[in-house]
Amino acid sequence: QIMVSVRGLAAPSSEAQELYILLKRPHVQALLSAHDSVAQRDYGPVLPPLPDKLPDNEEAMRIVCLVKNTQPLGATIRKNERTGNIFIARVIHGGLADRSGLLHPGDKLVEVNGQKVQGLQPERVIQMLVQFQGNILFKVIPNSPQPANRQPALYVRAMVDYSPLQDPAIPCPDAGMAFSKGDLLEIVDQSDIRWWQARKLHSASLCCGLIPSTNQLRYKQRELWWSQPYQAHTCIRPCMLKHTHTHTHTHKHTHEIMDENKCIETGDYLIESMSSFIYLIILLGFRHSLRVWRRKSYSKRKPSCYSCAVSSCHNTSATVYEEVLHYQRHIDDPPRLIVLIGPSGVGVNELRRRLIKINPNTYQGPISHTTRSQKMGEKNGREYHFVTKEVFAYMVINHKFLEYGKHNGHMYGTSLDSVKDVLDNGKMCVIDLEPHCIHSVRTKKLKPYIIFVRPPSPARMRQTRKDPHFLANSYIKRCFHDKDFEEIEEASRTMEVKYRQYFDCVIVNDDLQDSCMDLFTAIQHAQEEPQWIPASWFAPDHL
Ligand SMILES: Nc1ncnc2c1ncn2[C@@H]1O[C@H](COP(=O)(O)OP(=O)(O)OP(=O)(O)O)[C@@H](O)[C@H]1O
Repeated sequence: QIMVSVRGLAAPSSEAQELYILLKRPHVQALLSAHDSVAQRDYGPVLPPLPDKLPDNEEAMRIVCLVKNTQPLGATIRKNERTGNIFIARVIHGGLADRSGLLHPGDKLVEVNGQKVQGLQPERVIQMLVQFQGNILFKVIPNSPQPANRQPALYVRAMVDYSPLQDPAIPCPDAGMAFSKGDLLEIVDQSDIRWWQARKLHSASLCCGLIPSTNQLRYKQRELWWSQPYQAHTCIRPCMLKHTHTHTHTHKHTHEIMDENKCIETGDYLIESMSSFIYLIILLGFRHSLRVWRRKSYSKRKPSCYSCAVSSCHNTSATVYEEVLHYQRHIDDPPRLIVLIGPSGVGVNELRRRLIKINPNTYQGPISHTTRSQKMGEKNGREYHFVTKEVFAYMVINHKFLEYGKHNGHMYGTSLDSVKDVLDNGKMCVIDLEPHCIHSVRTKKLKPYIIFVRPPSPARMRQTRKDPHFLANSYIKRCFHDKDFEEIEEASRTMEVKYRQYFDCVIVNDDLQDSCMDLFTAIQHAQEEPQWIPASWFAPDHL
């Protein structure tokens, strides 16, 4: 048609002529012809005819025919115990029912394949749905009016672990979505104050799952039945949901039904079923870190506040979901602070030292403060800021340190100002930090990118760390022992369990050269690629 129109033009424009030439090409013609033949075919399932006898109040009745397949229906049902009526309780976003646009929360279910459901137990309805094959005809009385607009999605990072199968409060465990600390979630429905609908970002599944709302999770946290730091996951209720064909859990006049393979929720029943000095060049800001006294403090199991700035010791356990936004660093923005975290001995300092040594014009560490006396050849402000005990104590009281601690009777600390000095010089500041001090750097100004350095298996540690030049650290001049590797692995596991929600990236320090490359790539990624960061880092300064 277009070609005919163009041909009929007395003086076609150059654009019209170009369009004509494009459309005339054989491969475009073939593509259009293929499209037409596909478009003419009807690929939809053959639906049964409508029932002959429609009720008088047919206006109010909707007949919905869904074809059972391997996908879950994505709806739940609930029974009104007083009237015996069965209602659609919840429609899961992205599920079959949602995409059909024909079933909505509050719709009254009248019949399923000609069988009346009023008065039946939701479990029975679910059983019927499981048994039926092929087309399933629902008669529903629609609930009106339907809300027109959906809420805008909210993006959050999970700060706790959650397993619906271990949650006795969830209205329908089969419709629940498990998540772990650090997972990025897109919350698409918050209409229920207790149970939200969400999907995991970067997940292949379009279908949402039920997750507890912030209030519900906080309430659960008070029960202390999941997410216990340093403890194995415990649950106050034994997991009893395995292959229950029907399962009843009474929750305010509602019931749930589930089947291994199916998911329709009913009145909160899920009807599913469809399916250093050595160097001539001084590496500015590099010292053998504060990690030695940290190791001591580990072994003595000092309270964490001993080795961190006062400001970092606030309690953040109340945050169960942290709102995040997509952030692309502008070229004029200061570089994000790069924070390395890892168990003592894993190689955090080695990686940091190599990175700074390879490119001292780009990367730098902050200059630490110390109360120890200046040695021959040292310069104030180069190796350390040498300060008196009184000045150090004043800085501690005024929250000047991101972290601080004691080693061999002297105080050492990394100040916020020394980090800012590096950033203000236009360099990328790379620091290592104890995980319990993470909160001291999680600020709008620093926008830290946190890299966890994980050890490889003890066997690989044994292989890669056997070179006698690789000493446990420069203060303890000895080779690694097997026990060291076990301790490093154990400390790593403990850190991950407690803090992995804060890690933007994990590097396994196996082969040293590969790890340096991974670190370099991760830092580039942090500075140049869009990232999900806490929404609070976008808040205006006065807030
Ligand atoms: N991938 C690796 N392969 C071999 N040796 C390594 C590797 N990474 C680090 N090392 C060596 O392991 C030892 C410990 O590394 P490093 O001092 O960086 O550990 P750390 O994590 O900073 O802990 P600490 O603060 O207790 O020293 C060093 O001798 C270092 O050269």
